[in-house]
Amino acid sequence: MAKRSIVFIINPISGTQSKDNIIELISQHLDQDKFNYQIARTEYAGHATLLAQEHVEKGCDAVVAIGGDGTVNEIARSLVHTSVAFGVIPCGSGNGLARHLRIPMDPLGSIKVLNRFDIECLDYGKINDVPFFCTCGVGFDAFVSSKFAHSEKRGVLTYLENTLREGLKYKPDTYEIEIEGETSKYKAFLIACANASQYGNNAYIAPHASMSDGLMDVTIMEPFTVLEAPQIAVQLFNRTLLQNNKIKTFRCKNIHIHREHPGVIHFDGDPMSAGTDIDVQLIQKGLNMIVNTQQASDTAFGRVVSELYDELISLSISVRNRNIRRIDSFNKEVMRRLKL
Ligand SMILES: Nc1ncnc2c1ncn2[C@@H]1O[C@H](COP(=O)(O)OP(=O)(O)OP(=O)(O)O)[C@@H](O)[C@H]1O
Repeated sequence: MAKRSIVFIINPISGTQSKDNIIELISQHLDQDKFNYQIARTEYAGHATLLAQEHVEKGCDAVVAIGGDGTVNEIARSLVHTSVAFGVIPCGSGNGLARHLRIPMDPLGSIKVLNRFDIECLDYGKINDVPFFCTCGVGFDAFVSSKFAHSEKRGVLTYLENTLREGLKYKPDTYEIEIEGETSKYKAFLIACANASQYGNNAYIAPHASMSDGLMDVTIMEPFTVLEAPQIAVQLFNRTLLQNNKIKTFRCKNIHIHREHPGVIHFDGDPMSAGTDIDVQLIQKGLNMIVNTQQASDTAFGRVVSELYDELISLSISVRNRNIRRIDSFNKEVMRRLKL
């Protein structure tokens, strides 16, 4: 049988991991009886889309992202509705798509997934005609993505730092949502439209989302106080968010969101400006993905977050013991204690 050709596209600025080590592992462990490969590096934001398109036109069999969800998005949008397969060696800060699909976080494990070359045709979505593969949305998550985009540091801690710092000050907006001709109004902290279940780092914003059901899971998070935030954070990470009474959720193929003011939206964690009207649609079976058929779970980050939760609970108890009642004082105390 003729060898398949794989193009690896590396985003050198994604995550915090060294990419040289991954190149070495590819040369040692990619099954070279089955595959020829070449490596390309992005030189600027958006370059991965052009590189992937170029290689699709040249007739490659697969393109593999070495990066995070931004790189995944840039490459996968050039592969939708083609016969070219898409793979991931997760190397970003959040790796939402790879985690949802249980692609191992260690490069050697993800190379073994590529060697097996098991393909499944998966759904993707579009927000205002921009493709997304994991999640998109409006509200606080979009706002944080715009803060993170301007941050020079990447990685999990930068996300957490931005989320905590901004979450304590963020003012929820009012949204009109139209699904299949019916309109409802919500005041919301965020509205997430999910093809995959998580934002990344095992933060499950739509714990039951599937990339092969032809539907997106919409999660509306209503405003909450800072005292309720730790519970929401824990439920986000232990996949029980839907038990929270501040969460409304439903499934659909298309949604129209109207908001009072223009502002930022996000697609797979990357921010974009948009007007007051936003359309999100789910497109069934558009991406041939190299999937992991021998799945293992990844709970390390969940443990880190439980520790952070314990810290926040003890902080809130000590603050309450000193009779600080007002929420904004409490918020300021949390920010001071976390040195934000
Ligand atoms: N050579 C480059 N120089 C500067 N920016 C780049 C370059 N290549 C890609 N980018 C941009 O880097 C951004 C971040 O990449 P990516 O999302 O893959 O990593 P991450 O943010 O660390 O991970 P995650 O999205 O999983 O949290 C992308 O939006 C992409 O457009």
